[in-house]
Amino acid sequence: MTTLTLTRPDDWHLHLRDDEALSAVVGASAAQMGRAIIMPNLKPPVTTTEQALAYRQRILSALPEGSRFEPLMTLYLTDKTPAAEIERAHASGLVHAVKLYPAGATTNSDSGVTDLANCDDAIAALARLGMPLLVHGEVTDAEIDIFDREGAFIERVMKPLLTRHPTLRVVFEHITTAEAAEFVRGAQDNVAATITAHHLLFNRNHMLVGGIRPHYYCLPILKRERHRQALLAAATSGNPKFFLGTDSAPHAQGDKESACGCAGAYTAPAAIELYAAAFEEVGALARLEGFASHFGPDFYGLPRNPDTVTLVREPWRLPESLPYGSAQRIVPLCAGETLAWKLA
Ligand SMILES: NC(=O)N[C@@H](CC(=O)O)C(=O)O
Ligand SMILES: [Zn+2]
Ligand SMILES: [Zn+2]
Repeated sequence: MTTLTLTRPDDWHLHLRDDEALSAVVGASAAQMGRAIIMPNLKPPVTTTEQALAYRQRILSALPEGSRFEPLMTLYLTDKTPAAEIERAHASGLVHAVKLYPAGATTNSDSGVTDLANCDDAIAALARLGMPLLVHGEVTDAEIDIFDREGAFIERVMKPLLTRHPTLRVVFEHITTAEAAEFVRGAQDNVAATITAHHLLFNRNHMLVGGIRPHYYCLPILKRERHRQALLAAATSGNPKFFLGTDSAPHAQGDKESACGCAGAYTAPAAIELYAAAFEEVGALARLEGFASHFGPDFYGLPRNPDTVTLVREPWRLPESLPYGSAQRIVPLCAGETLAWKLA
C-alpha cells in the first residue's frame, strides 16, 4: 500500500496554549485536523463560558488564512463551578465538554478539583445535559507511585463517579495502561477513551534507557511495554469507545530540557503520521480511519468531517526544532527522525 485516504481526522484532546505559543502551534493542527477539543488549562484556566468564547476567538484569529479548522471549546472544572455555568456552556453551542483535572495532577492543574464531592451539582448538570466530562485520570496522593496513579484513579475516583452518575458521558483521556483500556471496554457505552500516538509508539524504556530523554516525559507517564501492547490492541480493535486524542502539549525547548522539565509531548506537526506508524506496526492501517475520523464525532454527537486527507508512503524527516514565539524554539517528539508516512 502506498497511499491511504481517510475521512479528515479530528483531535479530541489538544493543547494550543495562548498568545505567541498559540500562533506558533495552531497551524500544525489545522493542517491535519478538521476539529479539535481544546484543553482549558491556560494560566489562568478557562473556567467560564465567557472565557471559553473569548479563547475561541483568539484561536480563530491565529489560524492561517482560509483555514476551516474548528476549535471545540471546554471548561476547566473547579471545586466552585456552579451548575448554572455548565448550563451556560451547553447553551452556547460552542463549549462541548468540561475537563476534570485532579488538583496538582499535571501541567497547570493547581486550580483543579480537590474532591469530586464538591462538584456534585456541576456533574449532575453534565449528566442531565448529556455533556461529556473529560478526565485526567490520575490520583495525586504523594504515597501513590507515579506509575500506579492511573490504576488507583480507576478504583478510587472513576468507579465511584460512575456509580453515582451512571449515565454521565465520560472520556477517560490519554489512557496509558492495560487496566484503563480494560475498564473502558467493560463500561457502558457512555464511557470512552482517547489514546495518544506517543503512548501507542513508546514505552518507558524510550524515555529512560541510555540517558534521560525529556521530550518523552509527559503525564500520564509512559508505562511498560505490556501496557503499550494493550493500548495498541484497544486502538486497533475497531471498538468505537477508543478514538484519537493527541494530547499534543507544547512547551518551549528550555522548559523541557531542564533540571525540572515540564510534562508534555509536542506531537501536532506529525500527529496523523505517528498514528499511522503505530497502526502499521500491528498491520492495522485499515482500522486507522475509524479511530482517527469516525468514532470521536460519533461519541460527541457531531457529524463526521465531509472531506478527506491522503497519506502517502514517502519518508520524511521531522525538523530538529521549530520556532515558538519570537524568542524560543520547540522540539517536536521524534525530532530529526524519519517517518514512513506523510500527509499529502
Ligand atoms: N500531558 C502532559 O504531559 N501535559 C499537558 C497536561 C495534560 O494533558 O495532562 C500539558 O498541558 O502540558
Ligand atoms: Zn492530562
Ligand atoms: Zn492534555
